[in-house]
Amino acid sequence: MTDSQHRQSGEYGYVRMNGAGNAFIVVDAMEKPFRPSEDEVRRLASDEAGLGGFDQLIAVEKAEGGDAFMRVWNSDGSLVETCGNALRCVGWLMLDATEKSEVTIDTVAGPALARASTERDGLKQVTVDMGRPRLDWQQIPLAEEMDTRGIELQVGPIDNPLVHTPGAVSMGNPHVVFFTDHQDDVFVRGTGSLIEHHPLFPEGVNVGFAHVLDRQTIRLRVWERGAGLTLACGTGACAAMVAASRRGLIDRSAKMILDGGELFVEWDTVSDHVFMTGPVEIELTGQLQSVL
Ligand SMILES: N[C@H](CCC[C@H](N)C(=O)O)C(=O)O
Repeated sequence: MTDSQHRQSGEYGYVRMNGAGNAFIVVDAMEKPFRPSEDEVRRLASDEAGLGGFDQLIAVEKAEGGDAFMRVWNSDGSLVETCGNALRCVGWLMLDATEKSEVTIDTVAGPALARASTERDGLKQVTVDMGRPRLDWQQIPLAEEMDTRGIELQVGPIDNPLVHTPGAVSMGNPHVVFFTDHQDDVFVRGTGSLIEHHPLFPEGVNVGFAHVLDRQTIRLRVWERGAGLTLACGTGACAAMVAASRRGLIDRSAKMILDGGELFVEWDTVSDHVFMTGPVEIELTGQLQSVL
């Protein structure tokens, strides 16, 4: 097909991949822009599209600064600032394609540096420098001034709340983290969907449920803004580790055990940057017909 026919047909190559189970369709938009509407993203996420569904749709574009620009849509169609597990997945694709030892991927939330780590259990491990956590109430953002180490929010009976006083952290996207061993599906889905659009969070929020097992280990489940309960959330793992460290529950690193796999997160004392390491898995490749 000639280039103009390609342009008319809007055919895009894609890779279906996951980061610790967090499911992505990664579209190659290096040659031509990929700008689906919210409705088109929702249609692509539906069964009828035949893509197998996804948590986030990712477009990889040419970047002025850095090796690529990564655009992220949640499965509900919302365009969001960044995605930690997708940074690791796109990082792997770029590392593999360029044979560089590290690549810079720019996002709406700012640049991230990805480098390959060792393989483990037969899975590629990729480390991403996620930059600094944003900890001021206006950076989350919250609708009013609060101490983000423990904000005034509770769920359940006033005199005996089920969860309360969560931490709030932004990794470029907003997170609230409850420290609890209430992590069953019904509770996580019910509480997560309730808090996701709570008026305290003007831009919505990802809701983490973190059970600190010891000073090096956290079991985490995340109800994601715009995607619901996923098998893993990279920025959620970073936010939970930072929130736990700020409350003295752990030091400055932890193994994060999510439903879909393990992520290792450390918060560097010198640079104040958060580094996340975890697996990436390529499932299949395909061609996406034009959505535009
Ligand atoms: N649902 C998130 C975006 C994806 C984050 C997650 N999949 C990750 O790995 O960081 C939000 O609306 O901010």
